[in-house]
Amino acid sequence: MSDVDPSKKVADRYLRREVLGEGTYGVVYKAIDTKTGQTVAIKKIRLGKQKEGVNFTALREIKLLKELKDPNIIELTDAFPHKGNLHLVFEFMETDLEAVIRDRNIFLSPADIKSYLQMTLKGLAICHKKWVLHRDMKPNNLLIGPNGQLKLADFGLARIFGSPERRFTHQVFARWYRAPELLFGTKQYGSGVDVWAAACIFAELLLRRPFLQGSSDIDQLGKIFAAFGTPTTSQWPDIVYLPDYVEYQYVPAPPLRSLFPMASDDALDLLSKMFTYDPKVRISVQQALEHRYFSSVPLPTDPEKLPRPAPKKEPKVPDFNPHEGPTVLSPPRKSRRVMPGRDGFEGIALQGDKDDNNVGDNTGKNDPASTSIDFSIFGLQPPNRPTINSADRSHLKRKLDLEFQQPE
Ligand SMILES: Nc1ncnc2c1ncn2[C@@H]1O[C@H](COP(=O)(O)OP(=O)(O)OP(=O)(O)O)[C@@H](O)[C@H]1O
Repeated sequence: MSDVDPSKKVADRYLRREVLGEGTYGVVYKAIDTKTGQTVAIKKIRLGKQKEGVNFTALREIKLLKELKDPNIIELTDAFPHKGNLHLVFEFMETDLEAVIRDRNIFLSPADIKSYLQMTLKGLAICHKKWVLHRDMKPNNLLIGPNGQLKLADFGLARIFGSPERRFTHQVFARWYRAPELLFGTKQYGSGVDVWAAACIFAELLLRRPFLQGSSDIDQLGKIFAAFGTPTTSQWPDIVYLPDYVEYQYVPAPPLRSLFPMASDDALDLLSKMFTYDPKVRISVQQALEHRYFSSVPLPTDPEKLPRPAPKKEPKVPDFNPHEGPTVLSPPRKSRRVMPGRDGFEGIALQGDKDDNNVGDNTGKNDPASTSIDFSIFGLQPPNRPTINSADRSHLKRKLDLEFQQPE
């Protein structure tokens, strides 16, 4: 047993460094895990004014993500509440696929493209096996580590925190990866939405630019129809039952080869199966991985040999020594971000709390989340004030056991 006071475990654990960026769910910081000396990325998710903090469904999902360990899925190493925010701690990744695709100094060979797509599909396959959908696949959610391994990030967050609303200009690009059934307003969708998005990423790797760049949902459908022809009821019988379905003027499909002149026949065959209109007929991720595209020459490049952007220059900060006290750095400039009011997560998120260099003091003070979460039963970092009584706990545990057995 460790002689460290468990209530201080989180308190002194993460030392915040610079802001890495901001996404749909909040700001992401680089930080040092003082326990291991490792660099980590911490996603700070504002819980809004919800008195009860994170709901149990969210916790169950977070536990599920924590258990999803795979070389092609970003590892969630820790989760804890702090000052009304939920902090998710991930392994730190150097770059992402969007940076690779946009970097004009990088030449991507057919074998490199195959390797990046294979890693994407391998990560997706594991998640689909565990009944988790991504729902927000795009190149900047595919992170790349120092050994060239591509890992899926932001998995399951849509289900935990609600589907991202694309109110902010930096998020509208996600539309380009949306499957037609989503654009037609379906509420009942499955793993096919991730296959469609993966196909868009495959196309983007081939073209080195986003393939279907719609400026609105209608325009997105227009771009899809222009590429693959207007779907007919013989191709997609259920299309007429979709909530936002309206009949479009028929346009025929141009030959796929004319859109991807440089792609191999195998690549085009896989692409057309991933871009199948009817989600019931669309190839699954597992079937895609078994497609001859991956076993024919050229074989996928070894991840370590994949071209990647030159590493960004690190800001000058003293090296961290786990045996010395943490060096306190200035917090980043305070910035504000309006969070969409949905699924109970609302309000204005303040980023860069003034006294927040050490992330997670674990005192539970001013921390609405810590009043309601028993993290310990989920195998996460415990807050120091669990308030679930034992009757609630066993009821909840029974409920979770049941839910785990029933894929949604
Ligand atoms: N594990 C990580 N390692 C290194 N950088 C990360 C990590 N996770 C996220 N980032 C960076 O933090 C920034 C914000 O990421 P986040 O995933 O929150 O949003 P996003 O992917 O940019 O947008 P969206 O939320 O709309 O998908 C991005 O620049 C991203 O590259």
